[in-house]
Amino acid sequence: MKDFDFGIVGLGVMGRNLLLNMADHGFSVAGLDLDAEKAASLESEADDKHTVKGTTNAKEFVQLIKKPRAIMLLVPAGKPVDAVIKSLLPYLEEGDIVVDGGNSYFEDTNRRVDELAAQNIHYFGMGISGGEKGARFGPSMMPGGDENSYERLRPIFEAIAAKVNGEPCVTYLGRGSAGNYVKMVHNGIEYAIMQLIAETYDVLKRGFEFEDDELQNMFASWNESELQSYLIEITAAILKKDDEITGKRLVGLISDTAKAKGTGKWTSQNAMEIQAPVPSIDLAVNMRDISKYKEERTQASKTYAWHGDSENISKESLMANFKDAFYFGMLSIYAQGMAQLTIASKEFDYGLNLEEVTKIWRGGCIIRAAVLEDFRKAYKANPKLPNLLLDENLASKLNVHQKAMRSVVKIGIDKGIPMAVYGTALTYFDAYRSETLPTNLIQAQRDYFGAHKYERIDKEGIFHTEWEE
Ligand SMILES: NC(=O)C1=CN([C@@H]2O[C@H](COP(=O)(O)OP(=O)(O)OC[C@H]3O[C@@H](n4cnc5c(N)ncnc54)[C@H](OP(=O)(O)O)[C@@H]3O)[C@@H](O)[C@H]2O)C=CC1
Ligand SMILES: O=C(CO)[C@H](O)[C@H](O)COP(=O)(O)O
Repeated sequence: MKDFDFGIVGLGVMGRNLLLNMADHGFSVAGLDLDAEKAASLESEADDKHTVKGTTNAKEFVQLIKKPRAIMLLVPAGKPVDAVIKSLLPYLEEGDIVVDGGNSYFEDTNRRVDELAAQNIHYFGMGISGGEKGARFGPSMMPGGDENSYERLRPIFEAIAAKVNGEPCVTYLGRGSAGNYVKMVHNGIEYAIMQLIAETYDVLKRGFEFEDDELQNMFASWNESELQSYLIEITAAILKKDDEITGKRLVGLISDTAKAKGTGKWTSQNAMEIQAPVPSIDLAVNMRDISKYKEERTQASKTYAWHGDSENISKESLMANFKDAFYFGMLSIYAQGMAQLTIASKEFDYGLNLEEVTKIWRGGCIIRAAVLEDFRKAYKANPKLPNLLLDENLASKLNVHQKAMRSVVKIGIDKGIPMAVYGTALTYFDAYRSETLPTNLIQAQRDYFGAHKYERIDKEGIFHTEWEE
């Protein structure tokens, strides 16, 4: 058969599952992969009712798709994306649409949009989240760029997206590389919340000898509360999984050296670039980096043994405090990420609507959580809200949980167990709610050693002082 509705390049975790998801919804889909086995196995994975075809030949692939063509790339970010574009380009025609569904760096997307536009081929970036299961049964998708191209493909994307209250978790987000940028920040938030969960696990296990079963029960009960979220849900599931060989809990047998593909680092790097402070995301990236120095950490653990202790506190009180503190930390992290999106939208002229962003993050994606509905309401009430911390409804909750947050951070300090994201989540909050900061002194120091000048609070103008007597 010819005239397939859609084509997907890269039949790995995301591509294969998204293709089968499209087929489930009645679309005929062709797949291209360099690996003949992946291309061949596709047809056996879909049942008889679905029209799918896999190939390793770029020309055959392009010719299978009806014109104007719609093709999505789901290959690793960076050079593979450019290689795939190069391999398809000789067969593509004016009006065809190429969608990059991977975690591409937003600046790469800007470049590719221009390169393909020169040949009248529409290119746009659309971040996709939900991992393997999300891709198969309903992801959250974050398209940006050429709105007319998105409109052409909207029926397919709305059909395959996760649904919340019947609404699809996909909508056009904004100009240029908005789709990849929003997905990048989604991942930055993902890094920080994962680290927040890991710190909770670490302090309670290492500092207070909680068993995995106790932690599993705690996270499972959190998932029935205002903390309900996908990352808490999978943490509870992870903590009860036994290793098939040893019978021990699998999580305890996994190396504590973290890997990363780059989106968290890019979020931090660009946040610095546009002066959007996201300290919890920065520290989440740093903690993965520190985890890599296992040998040095082992050596230092002997040099700096610390037996400090915190005051006696029952496990029940600890869990109650951590629950409130976690809520506080999670809100601070989202506030940082959303503020970065607000600043980036101005900087890059994306025209983002943050109510829409929070709406499509309520389902399908890795950072889906009950609190997203509160964020959506906050942006609906005030589309120009500069920071979630200024929303009155959220502020009343943060005020209730503030005390628990402070007590939990103190526990980490007393015990000598790193609580980087808890700490920065609180510091961000404290800095944001400080009418005065000691930056007057920093300005004076800069002027002292470098004649960098300063402004005054009591009169207009730029000043310099000869500081040395
Ligand atoms: N896994 C996840 O949970 C998520 C991933 N993403 C992003 O989606 C993209 C794809 O990720 P994922 O599916 O996990 O990656 P995988 O590595 O599982 O799959 C990528 C596929 O692309 C194929 N490929 C690479 N180069 C080419 C080429 N030139 N032509 C045709 N096929 C090619 C690979 O083939 P081969 O193996 O033979 O090299 C592989 O089958 C990435 O950008 C990733 O960051 C986004 C959200 C979630
Ligand atoms: O995009 C994703 C989830 O949203 C991918 O799973 C991504 O690979 C996660 O990032 P990292 O590999 O750096 O932990």
